[in-house]
Amino acid sequence: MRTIDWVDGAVEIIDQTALPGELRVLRLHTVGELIAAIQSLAVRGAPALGVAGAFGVALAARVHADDPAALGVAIRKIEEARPTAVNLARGARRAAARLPLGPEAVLSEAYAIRDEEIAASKAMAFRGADLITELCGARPRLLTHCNTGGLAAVTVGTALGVVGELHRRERLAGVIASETRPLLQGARLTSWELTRWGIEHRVAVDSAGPFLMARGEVDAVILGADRICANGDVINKVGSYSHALGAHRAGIPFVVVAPESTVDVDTPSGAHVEIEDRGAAEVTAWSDAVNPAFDITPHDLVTAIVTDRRVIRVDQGERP
Ligand SMILES: CSC[C@@H](O)[C@@H](O)C(=O)COP(=O)(O)O
Repeated sequence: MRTIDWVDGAVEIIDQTALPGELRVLRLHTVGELIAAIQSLAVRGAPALGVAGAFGVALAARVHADDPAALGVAIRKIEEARPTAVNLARGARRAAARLPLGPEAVLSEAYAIRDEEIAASKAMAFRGADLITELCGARPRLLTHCNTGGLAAVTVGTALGVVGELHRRERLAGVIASETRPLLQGARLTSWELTRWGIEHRVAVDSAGPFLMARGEVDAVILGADRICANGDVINKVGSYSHALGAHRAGIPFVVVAPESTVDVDTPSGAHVEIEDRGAAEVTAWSDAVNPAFDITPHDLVTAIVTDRRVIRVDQGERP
């Protein structure tokens, strides 16, 4: 099953706001509907956002074929729908570069981005599983954060794809999914995907992660990224940094799995990245709140970055 695709002239997505209660497919016919789906996290996760950006430009190219000004505005709105994952603007720009060749060329480019993400997920699953086995030995116990499965990509996923591959190789002793406050991508989405894949797992509250590592119950942390900077800083769902600190203190690997489409060597470090502020409403019950959606894990806390083409041993001085 694909999280996002182009079907009969519209973008179809699995509505991730409805999971795990309901597996619902949304058909998006307009750029406005697509942007609303991105901003509500109906479609989310860096690789899926890259594909959404490209399909969004394909939608815009059809609707505004005779109005270049309106087309430009629509493309900019897509690029800016969420600021942190580099894939969104990158996917939109890549598709937009084909506009001079017509709407069908734009759609072909969007299909290419979709297919590259599918291939990248498969490559990362193998490369990452090899690395985890090398670093941790047979049958490690892993902790993951947010959702990095097929829902966040097109199929398979990034870090969760590695978990799936280790399970397939019978080289996995256990998985803890960190629940990922406030929108519960771990408790809702990762748990749903692991259950579908037949992988036993437990959910932990986010703040328990570092303690579980300190108590020797985790052999490695494995998670994804929304942007990887030139110096190796990793931007990912808020809470990742705490897990990196916990892993550092416990002396266990902290491994980041992301496609090359998430590596942004034009951004020197995490300090240059806009961290999305999703506002207080997702958090407030009894008081006002601050709600950064992502955080920055400094490169000196990262063991390795696994992409579809390479393993970057950040701990040994390698950089993207
Ligand atoms: C393969 S997805 C990697 C990241 O995009 C993921 O960990 C993440 O932080 C997603 O955040 P989200 O706000 O749910 O889009």
